Amino acid sequence: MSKMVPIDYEEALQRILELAASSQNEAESLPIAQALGRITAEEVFSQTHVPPFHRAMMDGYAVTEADRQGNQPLKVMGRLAAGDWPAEKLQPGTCYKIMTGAPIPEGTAAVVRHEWCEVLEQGNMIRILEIAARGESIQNAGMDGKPGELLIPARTRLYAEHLAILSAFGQERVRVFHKPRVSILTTGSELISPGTPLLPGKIYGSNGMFLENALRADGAHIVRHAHIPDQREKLQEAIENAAHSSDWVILTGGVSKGDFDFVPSILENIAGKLSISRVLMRPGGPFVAGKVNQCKLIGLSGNPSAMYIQYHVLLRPAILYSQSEQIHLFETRARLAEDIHLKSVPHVRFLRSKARIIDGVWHVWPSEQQSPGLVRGLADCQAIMKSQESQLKKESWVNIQILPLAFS
Ligand SMILES: Nc1nc2c(c(=O)[nH]1)N[C@H]1C(S)=C(S)[C@@H](COP(=O)(O)OP(=O)(O)OC[C@H]3O[C@@H](n4cnc5c(N)ncnc54)[C@H](O)[C@@H]3O)O[C@H]1N2
Ligand code: MOO
Repeated sequence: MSKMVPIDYEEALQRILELAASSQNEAESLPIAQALGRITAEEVFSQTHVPPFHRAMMDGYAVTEADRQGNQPLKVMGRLAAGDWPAEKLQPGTCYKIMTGAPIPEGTAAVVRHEWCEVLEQGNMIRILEIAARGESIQNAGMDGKPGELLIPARTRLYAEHLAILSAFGQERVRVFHKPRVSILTTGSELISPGTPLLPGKIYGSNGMFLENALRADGAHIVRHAHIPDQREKLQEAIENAAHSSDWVILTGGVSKGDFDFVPSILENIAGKLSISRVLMRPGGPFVAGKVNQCKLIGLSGNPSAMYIQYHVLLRPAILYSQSEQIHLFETRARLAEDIHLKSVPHVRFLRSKARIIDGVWHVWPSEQQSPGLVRGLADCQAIMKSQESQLKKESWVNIQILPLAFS
């Protein structure tokens, strides 16, 4: 294989985003109930008035302009519930009993809430006890939106809130970008799954479980998740097959210098040329990326925490970018909560950290245990701290990336 030329982290990020850009833009129309987490491919405009009619915002009585000050007892002409439609115009000297959400009759100047009225003659008459302002407890048609108004910009990830808005505006379907199709291939003859007895020399794997769930939470469709033994031919065949039906093939393990680390040479073989063959960062330096046709081929480290850092600082931004979502990394400034003394390295470090806001300022505690082979500390990792320095004093300002919780 060609000589691996390590590149800076910033350069690697740029290159992987360039690879990701090639799969943007294919879109489909989906029923809104199936669109959670998808990204809008176009602006969504209102087709209608919401609410569609002027409506009561309190349970009470609809009264005319002449009567809202409460001069005389009013005759109750009838009762309007949400879902009814008032047939008659409201006349001075009369009122309608009205429920929250019901359309107000024509001629209504205010809805006087129940508590502000005295009920007379078994409910056939009322007296207003408090003067109601003009428009009191009335919501006008179109207050939430009118035809032609922008509801949701293009390139917005749809959360429950957006789907509620689309539903309220009567939109049955929405045009969204395709999910990136991702295959995950774990490698390593030492790996077994929970539920299998732990044999000598074997370990239970964790990277596949992390990647599948984190990628799903970040909008990917997992088309394949398989474990491939450390055999060059089998691995090459599995990668080529996966590349036919995927936008991304993501491997973990086998990317460094060992006798069974076949991933870089196979990816170079398939891609012709690698875009990234190693990154000057710690942890996570062993990282390879290339492309065959439109499929991105990514080799992540096998060490669980190195892979985790690579996911958050390189792969995740690219997966999001391929869905037209751009994230700005390491823009949060935080105060270091304690001194750090690390072995000096000539390149950037990413430290798994705890982080929280104290008096409006982010504070960050890099975990004591930064070994890339460990996994348990990930439960306590709220942020990644980026630093070129190996020695830093408490209270120094540093840049951090707050992490999403991969729940979905
Ligand atoms: N001579 C050199 N050796 C190493 C270098 C180097 O530059 N020169 N780099 C080191 C660094 S840094 C890292 S990171 C690792 C990367 O290793 P690989 O990506 O080749 O991964 P493996 O050797 O296959 O495994 C490393 C470690 O991780 C465990 N592993 C693998 N897959 C999983 C999984 N799915 N779940 C949990 N744990 C996994 C594996 O058992 C190993 O313990 O290389 C260093 N070596
Ligand atoms: O860069 Mo490796 O990721 O330290 O174990």
